[in-house]
Amino acid sequence: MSEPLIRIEGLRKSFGALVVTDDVSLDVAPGELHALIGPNGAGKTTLIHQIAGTLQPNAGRILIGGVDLSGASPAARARAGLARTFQITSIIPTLDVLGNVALAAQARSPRALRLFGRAATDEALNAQARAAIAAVGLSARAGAPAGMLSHGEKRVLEIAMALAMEPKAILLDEPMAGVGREESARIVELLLGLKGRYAMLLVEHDMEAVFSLADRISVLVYGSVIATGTPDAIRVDPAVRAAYLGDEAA
Ligand SMILES: Nc1ncnc2c1ncn2[C@@H]1O[C@H](COP(=O)(O)OP(=O)(O)OP(=O)(O)O)[C@@H](O)[C@H]1O
Repeated sequence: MSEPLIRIEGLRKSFGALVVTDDVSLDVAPGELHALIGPNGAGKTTLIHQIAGTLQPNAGRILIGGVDLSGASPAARARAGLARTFQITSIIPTLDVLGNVALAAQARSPRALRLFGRAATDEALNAQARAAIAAVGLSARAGAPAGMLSHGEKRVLEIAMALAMEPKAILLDEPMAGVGREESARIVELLLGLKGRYAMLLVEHDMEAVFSLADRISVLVYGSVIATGTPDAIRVDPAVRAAYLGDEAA
């Protein structure tokens, strides 16, 4: 297997006496969609925060593209090629879709672009933003205020904002949360189209989506990875069925 784009080794995070991620190791290969599932409170979001750099682990290492970025800032990780989907709360509702995505693009490379002056900077950012909006199929909505989008479209906008950072790896934190069936199917299609081009770590409760999208699945229970494998292997894994999936995967 080629060098993983994301590799985490022995990540441990506790809040007081509560150990939330306990010696977690996993990796995401180039182009792979690796899903992280587990019951509420298992530590999935806490793990995503540690990989993105918004939360410091107590122990363990995080490598992006083979480089140890364990102590690096979120901005440094973004420059190394790691994006995470922005939460809807980071969308500016009065700004149009293009403006929101251009802002995300700016977060990745402000210094390099500023050298070329304001007009060239805006043009370059807008071009980057337009490409990302086209990639997610939102071009027809580029001029709409983001606050006017449906809930599902906002989730798609979050993905466009991540793509505008021209990443190698993307952390997707529950992209289908609160989304209806039809829009969920649209997001599945979108992620299928991105597979192979980005290393993606997907946290998601929608098991139908996870099992149809993932190349590999890791199952987190009480902060520990109890199994990693293909969807077929995870579906029949006795430990996983006992601890989490139960009859759901039958
Ligand atoms: N800042 C914090 N301080 C104290 N405890 C925290 C903090 N953040 C998370 N926790 C606790 O850590 C545990 C794991 O939370 P986390 O949000 O990572 O789980 P999760 O697997 O993402 O859950 P869900 O599927 O419900 O989103 C929970 O018991 C939570 O209450």
